[in-house]
Amino acid sequence: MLAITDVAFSYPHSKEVLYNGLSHTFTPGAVSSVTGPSGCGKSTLLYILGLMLRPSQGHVFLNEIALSAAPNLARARARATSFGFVFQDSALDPTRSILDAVIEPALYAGWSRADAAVRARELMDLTQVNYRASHKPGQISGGQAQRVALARALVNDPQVVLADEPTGNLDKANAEIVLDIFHQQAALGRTIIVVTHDPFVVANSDEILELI
Ligand SMILES: Nc1ncnc2c1ncn2[C@@H]1O[C@H](COP(=O)(O)OP(=O)(O)OP(=O)(O)O)[C@@H](O)[C@H]1O
Repeated sequence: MLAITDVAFSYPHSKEVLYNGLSHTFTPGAVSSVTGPSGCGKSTLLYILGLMLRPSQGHVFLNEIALSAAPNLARARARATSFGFVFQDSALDPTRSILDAVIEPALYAGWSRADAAVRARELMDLTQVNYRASHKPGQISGGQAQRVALARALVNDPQVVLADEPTGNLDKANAEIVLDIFHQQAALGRTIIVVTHDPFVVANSDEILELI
């Protein structure tokens, strides 16, 4: 279970305080939307949840362990094994094949290449990009790249998926595919957290965390 208690955050050299004591528990098995006005700290919250930033105040708990206070190595290990990340700009390495891009996070999490490749192929089937496996990111469309990013985010069987505007650049058909996959993955017990401005995503979430 992923939870935050009494979290506040300020970037270094900034006087702006985000959240001011936010507490929330993200329900496993649910797709949660994080919404709110531009600049309220939605993306920053994903970085805090995903252990890329430490909160200035309060804690982030994963399975009741306060990872906000854990040493960097423990945080890096948890990030590699328990989280999957999807960003709006899928930012895939242009020099490597799509299959390699999907496999990579599982290798960081300690999987063998053979196991990672089997899992990657399953997910590329699910996200309908298997037929592009040997292509480079420059040779596929934006919608396909986002579905590759989704397969990549799921390859290490993460407990938590963190997605920042995953449908921001997608047409309705691709947005529906992504959202369907989020719900399928939530049904497996994963915690899916989506930062979004997209009313379609908000309307089709199980839970909404509105920041102000
Ligand atoms: N690296 C940084 N250093 C200093 N301030 C930052 C940094 N990144 C973001 N901020 C500021 O922190 C606040 C929250 O930013 P964040 O990107 O989390 O907001 P957001 O709600 O995701 O915005 P949007 O909806 O426009 O993407 C903003 O005021 C932003 O200008």
